[in-house]
Amino acid sequence: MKLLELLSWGDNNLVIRLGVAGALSGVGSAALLGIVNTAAEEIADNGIDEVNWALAATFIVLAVVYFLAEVFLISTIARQIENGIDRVRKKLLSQIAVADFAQIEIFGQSRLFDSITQSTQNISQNSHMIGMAFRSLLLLVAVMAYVFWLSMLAFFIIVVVVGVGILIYLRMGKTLSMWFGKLHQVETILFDRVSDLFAGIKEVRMWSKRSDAFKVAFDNASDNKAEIGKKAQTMISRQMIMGISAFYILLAIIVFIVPVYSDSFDADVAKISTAVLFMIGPISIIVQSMSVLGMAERSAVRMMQLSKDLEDIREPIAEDGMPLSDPFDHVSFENVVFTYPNRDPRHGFELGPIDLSVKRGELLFITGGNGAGKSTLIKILTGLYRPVSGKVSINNTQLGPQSMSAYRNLIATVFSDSHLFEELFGTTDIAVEDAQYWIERFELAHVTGIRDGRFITIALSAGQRKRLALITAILEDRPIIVLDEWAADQDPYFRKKFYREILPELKQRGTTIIAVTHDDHYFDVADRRLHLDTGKLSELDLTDPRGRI
Ligand SMILES: Nc1ncnc2c1ncn2[C@@H]1O[C@H](COP(=O)(O)OP(=O)(O)OP(=O)(O)O)[C@@H](O)[C@H]1O
Repeated sequence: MKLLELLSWGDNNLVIRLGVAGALSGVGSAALLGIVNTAAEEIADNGIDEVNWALAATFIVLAVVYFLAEVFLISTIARQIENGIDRVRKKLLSQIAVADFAQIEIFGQSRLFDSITQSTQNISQNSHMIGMAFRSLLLLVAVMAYVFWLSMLAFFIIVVVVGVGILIYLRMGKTLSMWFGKLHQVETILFDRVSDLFAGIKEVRMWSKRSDAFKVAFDNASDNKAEIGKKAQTMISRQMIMGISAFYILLAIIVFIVPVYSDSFDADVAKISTAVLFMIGPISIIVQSMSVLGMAERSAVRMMQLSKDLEDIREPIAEDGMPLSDPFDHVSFENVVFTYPNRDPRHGFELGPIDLSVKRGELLFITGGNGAGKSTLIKILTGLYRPVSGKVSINNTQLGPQSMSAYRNLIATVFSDSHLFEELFGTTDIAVEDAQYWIERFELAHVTGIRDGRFITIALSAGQRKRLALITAILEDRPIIVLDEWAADQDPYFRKKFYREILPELKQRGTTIIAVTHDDHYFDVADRRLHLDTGKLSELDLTDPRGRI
């Protein structure tokens, strides 16, 4: 069962612990049943004139053992499940963090979201049902052992009837599984629609035609989910009713039919009927929890598949690899080529071959038209994408799995779609005066600031947020800063300040800067200018007219 396998990740003793607690609880309740039956038999044989204190005391002791084992089992299972899910969630998150960037880009958000939120919820919300089902299963095994001891014939009749019931149940389960598969598909579509609505709320609000068409698409997705959900629920109810009915049929066979054909059965029919009645509770729990378990099992399968897929695209680099032996001096790219993994080769985009060397303290501009490959180049230069072929060296030492992480640590970035963290993760020990200096330099002191390792607010204009992103990169104090069209959101005044004052100031402090830009007025600020044309890189003179209006 994938669910148990998933929950045991990193805990080899889980199944053993559950087994011991379950066995105690199951044996305890079967022993209780045995005592009740023995007492009833004694009363039937001898009548009752005084309380059988020995049996009553054994009953009480067993009831206490059963109660304690039960409490222990249920709470252990709930705890194990929460711990298990916690481990799974953390494992998936760490796998996402070390997955190959170019591959994770094509993974699709809904699958990642589903596994980390919805699927874990499916398991944890129903953890008590999983625990109860497990306990009930063990209880059934114990009662069946008791029935076997009472009468082999009754045992085999129960096994046959339950076996037939299970077969029918499984057949129905297959259909149910198919419906659950469909349900998951329509849920994913609905999730995508909701994400679309949140991301595109402005566009939806601004045009009634789009709003109407979107509403139709959303309603369809919601209707589909409701329709398939209803079908799946009906199947679950049918399956449940069938499971319970099978037990009444079993009881009828034991009480009405078998005694007619078996003399030896007469003596024990009452005890066996009591045992069968005793089984109805756990059986109902198992039947009810089957659908929940089925859902949890399917969630477990999806999460394990995701984990496997993430493992397959794990970046072959050592996260805690070697630090670089010398301070950064220069980085060189030789014959470096990159292609996107999901790209149809007929419309393929190829970056390179790139031959380039960047020295410490240089200020480099990268220019080129839309789709020329600037952002792709930036991701190659920063080590986010791994080249398909070619060689990258730092200080004359070729980068490999052991040094890639140290290389990335040299580079602070502001991508064109950069994310601004409110908390300055990784730079909590910055000097207050330093932070204040840059906040003022970027003319943001009147709207925000830095307090206790976080920005006072990041609810600012797009241009102001970009300034905060650059402040974050500067405060990270790394030898290289890479910027992708940073000035695109800035007004002419601040754009000038950025090119004429801030970039030279950073350069003077010894920072190497690589910036993608379209601002041809300021090309003269750079030490060197690289130009991209459909993936081919060339170095141009600063006065070259290409890329200018
Ligand atoms: N994730 C991706 N998967 C497949 N192809 C991609 C992906 N991202 C970009 N491309 C393709 O790679 C080529 C270069 O894109 P890139 O984003 O690097 O261009 P750019 O020079 O930064 O363009 P722009 O100035 O418009 O931002 C384009 O043909 C683009 O369609």
